[in-house]
Amino acid sequence: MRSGVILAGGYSTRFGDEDKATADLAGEPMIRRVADRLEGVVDDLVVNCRAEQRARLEAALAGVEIPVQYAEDPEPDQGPMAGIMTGLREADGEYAAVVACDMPFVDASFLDYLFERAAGHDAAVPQVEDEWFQTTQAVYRTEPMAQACAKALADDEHKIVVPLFRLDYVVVDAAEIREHATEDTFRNVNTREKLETARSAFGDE
Ligand SMILES: Nc1nc2c(ncn2[C@@H]2O[C@H](COP(=O)(O)OP(=O)(O)OP(=O)(O)O)[C@@H](O)[C@H]2O)c(=O)[nH]1
Ligand SMILES: [Mg+2]
Repeated sequence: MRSGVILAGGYSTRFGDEDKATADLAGEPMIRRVADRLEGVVDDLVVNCRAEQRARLEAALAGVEIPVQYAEDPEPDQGPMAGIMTGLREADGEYAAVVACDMPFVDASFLDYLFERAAGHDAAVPQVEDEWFQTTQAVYRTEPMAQACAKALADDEHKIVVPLFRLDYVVVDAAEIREHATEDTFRNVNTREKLETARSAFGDE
């Protein structure tokens, strides 16, 4: 069984007043576009968020055809790695694809490939040339990653690479990314300007 974890617990400060997770992207909330892409490759979803976001996120995800659970941050604003831990703790799959809520172009077949690459290891993390690891579009083995995150946070370490480096992780390199992913898979929508550009890609004039 495979799970999907969507990270939505951030404050979207670059986006402005609105929560980017539920911002309208060509007729669908952004997080719904992420969920729709995940639906084909995972058996269930966990949405990590803050308590006050939950009702809006539930409305945005109504009708998703696989089970959706919500994992609320016990303490908000602890960073994406804390969100990954909270989400993974609720996930039922042995492995889980973690995707940020602002990656509406995520390529489902690439996630499928990440699951294949992670098999027998603790994580498969993409790395584009000269860039940092794409830890918010990666596959993790649920239990060891959640435990490694908890340990890091107990040491007041919030950097995502701290738990990762303690695990048996596979780097999915630029050549593999080119072969298995569409160019836009990591594109993220942090600002209103990026939302405008993304709209046209979804066929909204
Ligand atoms: N649970 C949790 N998730 C977070 C936190 N910060 C960011 N995230 C999530 O991690 C992913 C990547 O983070 P960012 O792109 O920086 O999102 P953000 O922090 O909401 O936006 P900015 O305020 O503009 O940085 C997004 O899916 C966020 O929802 C946090 O403190 N807690
Ligand atoms: Mg942020």
